[in-house]
Amino acid sequence: MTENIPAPAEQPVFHLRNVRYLYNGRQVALDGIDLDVYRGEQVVLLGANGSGKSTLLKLLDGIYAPTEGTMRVLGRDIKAVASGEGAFGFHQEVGLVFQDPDVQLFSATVFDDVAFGPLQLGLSQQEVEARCKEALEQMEILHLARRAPFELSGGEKKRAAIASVLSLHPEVILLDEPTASLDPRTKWVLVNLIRLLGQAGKTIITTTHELEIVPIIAKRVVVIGEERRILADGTPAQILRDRDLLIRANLIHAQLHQFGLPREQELEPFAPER
Ligand SMILES: Nc1ncnc2c1ncn2[C@@H]1O[C@H](COP(=O)(O)OP(=O)(O)OP(=O)(O)O)[C@@H](O)[C@H]1O
Repeated sequence: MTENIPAPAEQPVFHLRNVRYLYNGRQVALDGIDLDVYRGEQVVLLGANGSGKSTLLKLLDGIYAPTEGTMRVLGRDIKAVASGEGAFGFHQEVGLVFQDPDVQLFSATVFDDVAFGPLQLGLSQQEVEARCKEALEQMEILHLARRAPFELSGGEKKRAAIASVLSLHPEVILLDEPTASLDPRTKWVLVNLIRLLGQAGKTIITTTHELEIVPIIAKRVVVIGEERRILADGTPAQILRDRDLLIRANLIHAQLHQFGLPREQELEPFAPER
């Protein structure tokens, strides 16, 4: 009577319990992190400079293994992935856009960087070219395809780095301050793309300092405090309306109104028309 057997509980994509990460064995970057992220969730990580957001994304991407605690990603022990075991398959499913695009761009041309991932997957030349064209068009940099990455502006490099992850078609996308250094038009193109990828069912975790984009790209917000622990976990409305929390986490300045911004408008997201 299979219908009486309860369905197994859905496994989270990311499962972290009491995770601690120390740089050089002494510099605490994350402490006591408990977090479950499920398939199809879109999460924003908020926190002040140095609160551990980038470190957390690097843990989720299997670049680092936790110093203490347990962590499973897509059902795998992250320590095994970080040591290289099954890393190839893992990185087909999980793609990280680094905060610094120079870390990510290493080929002679932008096209080669965007093609690198799909070529590693063993796709046909035709499929590789189709994926590259799509990713370059999504980031509006098709015209830069033959340029050397080191010749690009900061924002152009950022767009190339994002395209190099999009071309992999990962199910899980980790974005470290993706809109930083983008001009306003390109920023909203990317925000809309993240929104559409989320609607298509991708699991997306984004760090940002731009509160106005949070309600558009996420349904859940996790705030990391300066103690490198999770301070709050809730909906964008719950988090963004909690002025005391935002001040405590150094996400807004208590005296913001002194610069002439009316208090009631401080956190009003100005979403583009949908
Ligand atoms: N390679 C490193 N070696 C030693 N300490 C590091 C290293 N990278 C980061 N840290 C430290 O770890 C802590 C967390 O840094 P992390 O880069 O994760 O913060 P963040 O929240 O992403 O900050 P930001 O908003 O400035 O990008 C900080 O105290 C930082 O100084």
